[in-house]
Amino acid sequence: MAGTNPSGTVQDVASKGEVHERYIHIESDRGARNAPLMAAPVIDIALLSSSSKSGPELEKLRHGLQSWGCFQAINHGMTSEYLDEVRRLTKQFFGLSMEEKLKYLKEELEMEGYGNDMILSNQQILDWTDRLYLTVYPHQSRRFKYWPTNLQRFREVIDEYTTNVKLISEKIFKAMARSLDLDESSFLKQYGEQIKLGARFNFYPRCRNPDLVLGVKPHADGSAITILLQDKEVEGLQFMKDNEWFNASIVPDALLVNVGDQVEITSNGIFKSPVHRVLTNSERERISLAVFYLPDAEKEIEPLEELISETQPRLYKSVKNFVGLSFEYYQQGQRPMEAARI
Ligand SMILES: O=C(O)CCC(=O)C(=O)O
Ligand SMILES: [Fe+2]
Repeated sequence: MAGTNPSGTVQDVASKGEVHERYIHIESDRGARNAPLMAAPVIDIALLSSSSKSGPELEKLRHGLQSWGCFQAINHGMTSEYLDEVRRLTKQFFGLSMEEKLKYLKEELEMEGYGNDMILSNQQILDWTDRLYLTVYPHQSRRFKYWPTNLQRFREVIDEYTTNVKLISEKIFKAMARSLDLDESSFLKQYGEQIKLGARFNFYPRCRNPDLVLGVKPHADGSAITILLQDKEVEGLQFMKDNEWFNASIVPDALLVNVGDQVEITSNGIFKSPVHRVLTNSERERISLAVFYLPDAEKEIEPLEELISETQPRLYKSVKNFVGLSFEYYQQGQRPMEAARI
């Protein structure tokens, strides 16, 4: 089968047994399972909403985003049962018959819909994951032909969940600004009124060769921030810090918040957009739901004036439509941030 593309979704490929060569990573890129646990902070985000400019929680936030680029958000207002329902709906979607799921199949070069990796080059090593990607905000951008109709409560629950995630994100942007002694609307103003939210439901089938194959290859997110609901039981996500991989912890009922490239640019490199990847597992399948907060594609994203000084020179150019740019870089295994760097 040398040189051919594996057809169908990863679920299909997995059910056939053999792992196709297009999924096999070179040795240096393969995953080390026994990585140490990451030490990103757990932050009570209810304590971030006060208008005060200091406080231990705000300090923890700043430190967490400067070092790890991520944190576990607790006390976000959603109950454990509610998050379980979001996870259950995600599993139920991927558990539908292939015939049913194919009704939501994405177009070849489109983001939105159900499918596997978008194949942009012959050299691209494929990710062992199937996804359902939906634009969930603004409402008029929703393309309901991709929204599963025969899962009871899917629309209602995902609508409510993503509305909550939007509010939580905005609260975090304000706290980020305050933690840097800036006006609290500094980040939000730059991202504009026409922001978008994209929801990516990820499914990682069991894989016979977990040592050779990655669920998602190393990348940083092109978003401003990403709010991730992890699988409650199955680990797999890893973050890189100082050139070393760490396993993301599973904190029951926490949302894992990570900085994306656009916050790194706005903060002039103070907050880090962390490189992360997902390992595969031979015993258990895994799900996750990533919600990407995407600035208005028409707005210029650039380091905030107040964060540029003689001791802190400007690190990034102004960029527009960063997500469009970043996708191509990602599939070639490069970091789009390199294009933005001065
Ligand atoms: O599945 C995960 O835990 C993370 C997925 C991810 O990094 C992404 O969708 O960008
Ligand atoms: Fe990611």
